[in-house]
Amino acid sequence: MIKVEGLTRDYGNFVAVDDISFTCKPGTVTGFLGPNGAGKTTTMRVMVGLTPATRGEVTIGGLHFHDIPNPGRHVGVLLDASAQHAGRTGREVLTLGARTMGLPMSRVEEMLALVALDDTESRRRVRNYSLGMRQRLGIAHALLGDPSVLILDEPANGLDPAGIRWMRGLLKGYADRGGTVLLSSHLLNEVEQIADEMLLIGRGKIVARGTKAELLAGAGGAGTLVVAEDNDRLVAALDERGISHTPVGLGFRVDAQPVDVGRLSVEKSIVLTDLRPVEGGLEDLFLELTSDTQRDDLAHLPAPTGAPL
Ligand SMILES: Nc1ncnc2c1ncn2[C@@H]1O[C@H](COP(=O)(O)OP(=O)(O)OP(=O)(O)O)[C@@H](O)[C@H]1O
Repeated sequence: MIKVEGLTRDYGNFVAVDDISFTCKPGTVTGFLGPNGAGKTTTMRVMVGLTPATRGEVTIGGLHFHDIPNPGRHVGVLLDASAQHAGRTGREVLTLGARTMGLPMSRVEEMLALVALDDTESRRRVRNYSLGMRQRLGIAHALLGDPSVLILDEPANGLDPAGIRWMRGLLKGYADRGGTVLLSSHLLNEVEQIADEMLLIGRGKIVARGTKAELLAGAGGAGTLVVAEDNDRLVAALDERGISHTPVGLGFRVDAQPVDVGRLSVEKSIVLTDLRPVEGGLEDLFLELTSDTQRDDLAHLPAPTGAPL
């Protein structure tokens, strides 16, 4: 169990992480989501004792990270896959890790096989690894000591689509066996498929949390698309209930949950020919909740000035 309580990290006048609290439970994958610079890495660095907290604390299994004996046997950490010694081979990195943790050398072979780094690749220096290979080595290193908690910062970074799917399966299986996983990403679709719980962070603050369903429900959903056999009667019924609606395609986008629109149509005996939630709800919600921290506004991008080729 990871417990974060009132965690704040200031850099001078700048508050990188602002009074956040959450727990990550055994048997679950928690997705830590937020745009660039939201405070995810800073939070994870504090968790593993690399950055001191300004206020608040983090405990893992009831202990501060630096009080955990032989921490690699309990907490697997991957913060920066490129932070390994570039002159060592992947095999050497894992061998040193295994020696430090007092593990049998067979563990190195097991981990290399798990992350699909073959014999030739494992004997190559890390400086010659692709980003995806570094990420695989980082995951192998995090899992080396068979820990019960995993803290992974953007582990899917650099993995190809098959690699991302492989990692999802790996982490899901790990959590199903009772492990605790905290996994950061700035990409919603990377985590929404495996995260049991999601934490959305923007400008150092947690702006939303819960399961995918809870997040959507908490935001009132993204609305409903509905088409009736007789749209005029549907409009009259919606107006009577004070439910706002805008024309879309053959029907309307309605500011209510599908179940409520369905109930209304049954009450008023209005035949519906289409009823569905507005798609892309979670993505919209994510962008909306973190909108003041987004950097990308293409509207002001000037047209290219170079002569057309
Ligand atoms: N040592 C530091 N000194 C000053 N500011 C820092 C320091 N470390 C982090 N920050 C700032 O804190 C904020 C949060 O950074 P952090 O790396 O935690 O974001 P992040 O959510 O992990 O972003 P990304 O998705 O881009 O990795 C950023 O504005 C960053 O510039």
